[in-house]
Amino acid sequence: MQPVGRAISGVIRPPGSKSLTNRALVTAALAAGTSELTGVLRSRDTEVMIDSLRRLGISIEESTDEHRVVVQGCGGKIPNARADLWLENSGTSIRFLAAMCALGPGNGQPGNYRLDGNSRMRERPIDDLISALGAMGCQARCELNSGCPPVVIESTGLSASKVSIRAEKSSQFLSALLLASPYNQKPLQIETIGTMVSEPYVKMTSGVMAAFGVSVECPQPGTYIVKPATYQGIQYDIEPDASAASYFFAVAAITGGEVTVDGLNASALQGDVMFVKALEQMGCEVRWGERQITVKGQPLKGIEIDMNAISDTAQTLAVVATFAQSPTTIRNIAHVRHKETDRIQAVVTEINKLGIHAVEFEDGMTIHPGVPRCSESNPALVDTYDDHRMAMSFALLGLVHSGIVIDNPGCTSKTYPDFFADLARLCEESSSL
Ligand SMILES: O=C(O)C1=C[C@@H](OP(=O)(O)O)[C@@H](O)[C@H](O)C1
Ligand SMILES: C=C(OP(=O)(O)O)C(=O)O
Repeated sequence: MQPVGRAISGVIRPPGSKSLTNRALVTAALAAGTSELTGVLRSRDTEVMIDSLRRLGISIEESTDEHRVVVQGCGGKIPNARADLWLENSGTSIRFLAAMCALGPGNGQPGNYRLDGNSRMRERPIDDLISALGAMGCQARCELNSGCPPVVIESTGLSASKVSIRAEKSSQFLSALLLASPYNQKPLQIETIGTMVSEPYVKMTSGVMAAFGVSVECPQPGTYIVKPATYQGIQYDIEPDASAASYFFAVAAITGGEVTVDGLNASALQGDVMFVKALEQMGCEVRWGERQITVKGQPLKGIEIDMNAISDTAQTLAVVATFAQSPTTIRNIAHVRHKETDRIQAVVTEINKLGIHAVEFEDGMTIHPGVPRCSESNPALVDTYDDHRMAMSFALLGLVHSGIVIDNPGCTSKTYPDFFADLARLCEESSSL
């Protein structure tokens, strides 16, 4: 990375949301009729989803605009009775597809599906979802009895009136059940046990379901009711990715510039748009427009913040916190230890390696302000742990400080293959303003 040495200002539109793309692909695949999805994210996490849906027999046509796909829905009956699916390290894909596979082929014959991923995926929990699917009438198991993938699902369909699910390690378990639930043969009441994490993603799930014509009732917190229904194929446009937007808002915050992210606003389905509130608390100026959000950097002060709801942006905030005038404490994010890597440990290790001080505790971290001990002649290699968000957030340090080298920058391909090109373009365009 080469430091830019000035305030960065400009406008950027990140690619489509990973979370919305993978939800829309599943609902479109389960719908009756054809759906046209636009603004689709093309990245490893969405490629493994598209490839797996095709293996299940769903037709997905691509067009000259790679961000537009046309999906022929199966009406809730999975065309192929057997499939072996590879989900790499995509949490949304493996969890949403496990629930989808539990619907089976819908012809009275059992479907048989195996879902697996890379070595890190084999360490990421899925047992709370597998137990719930088992309780709904299918044979679902973790093949290695590890509580993690690979998973095997044998099912003739789901028929339950009530099920409980734990979403303490990941909200994706509940989202997965909700996405499949219209094709459960009875009205289904889902109860969450324990404290749910990443709550805005569940609202996002019901938002996408509503767009495809199915409503989720929530009579009280932790209870969800879905009646038998069929998603209807539609034209659906996907918002730009709000988690990806956090890196560009952070550029404004740490360089004292002004960055506008196009395509997002306060009514976005993605909870991560609220990252800008954290920057506001640190002293930045935030302007919410009808179709864009702008952050203007100002001198930063450290804050105490609960990031449970927006934990994909915790690494971004941790890096921004190194530029503040006082320490920042991020709390209530123990669940990020189950993501692409143990993100609390990874962030604290890398910040300390750079000679800045960070302290890890069970459900969070404290970041002290500081300047990395590296220079052009004495560079520091930042390990990224095959975590796209480590690469994208630590790249911010390299915009300001000399000698920051990001190891394996290609790992951003999980959700944002063009991240470094887009960041460079924002910086270049800023210099010509
Ligand atoms: O449902 C989703 O689209 C997601 C939910 C979150 O996971 P957890 O619920 O595991 O925190 C988030 O970290 C992930 O990137 C996407
Ligand atoms: C945690 C993430 O992804 P997933 O759980 O979908 O693999 C992420 O994108 O930060």
